Amino acid sequence: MEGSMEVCKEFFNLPAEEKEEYVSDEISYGKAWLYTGTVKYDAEKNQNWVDGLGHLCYPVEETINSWPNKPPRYREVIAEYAVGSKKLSQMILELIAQGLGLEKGYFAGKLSDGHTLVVNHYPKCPDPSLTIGLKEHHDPTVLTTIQQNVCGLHLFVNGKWLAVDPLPNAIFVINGYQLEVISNGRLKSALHRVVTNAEADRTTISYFINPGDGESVIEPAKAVLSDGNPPKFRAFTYSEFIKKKMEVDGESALAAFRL
Ligand SMILES: O=C(O)CCC(=O)C(=O)O
Ligand SMILES: [Fe+2]
Repeated sequence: MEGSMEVCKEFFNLPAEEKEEYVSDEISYGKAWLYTGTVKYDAEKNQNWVDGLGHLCYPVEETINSWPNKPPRYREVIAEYAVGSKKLSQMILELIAQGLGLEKGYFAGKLSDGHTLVVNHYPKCPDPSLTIGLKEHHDPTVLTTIQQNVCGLHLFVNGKWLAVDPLPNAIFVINGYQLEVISNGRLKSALHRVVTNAEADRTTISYFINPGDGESVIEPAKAVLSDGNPPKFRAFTYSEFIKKKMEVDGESALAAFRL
């Protein structure tokens, strides 16, 4: 874990000219994308105090050539991190399937074979009262894992923002919108945000688990439904969800599929 954090920090410490080739306002399959504020900078009213680097991660052998090759150890170290993150999320999803009473392997395969890694780099901010690192949001994922070692992440719990302070060698796990739908609302997706900090730069590594194929159907799992627990969401394809999410912000994306 430490090695992966190091190479991510090293990437953001490269001179601007060396990072420039990755700058893009499109999420792309052929090459890592680097952005500031948000991927679509011009389309946003308010910008986040963050620089982000994203790339696909699965399968590693097929995506690795799209990753940055600077610093020189980036690919080797992140390949190991991606393999570990995949294993961890598969294990967590298997336990979630068990807990929900779903068949073994419910999430394996199409529901979880799209993996994106995003490195969020929040430079220290002269006046944190004026900016937010990442505005409040739910992840449009099935599951997200986050590695962090500097404070900044907040979670909205019982009407209040709570700081999620880093623990050594811990990975923070967030339920995404798709898990909320599949569990028919039982596993709520977590509302979270990142605040800025005047003392230190903060770098985090998010690993997003999604359906790889936009045509994958997301719906409340049959096994969680009953006469007393009818479906709260209609079935939709993952690409339909992402399209809606781009049109409307936050909670209203999920609301569009609520029954
Ligand atoms: O940087 C963090 O702590 C959280 C990042 C996050 O929420 C995201 O990438 O969706
Ligand atoms: Fe997030």
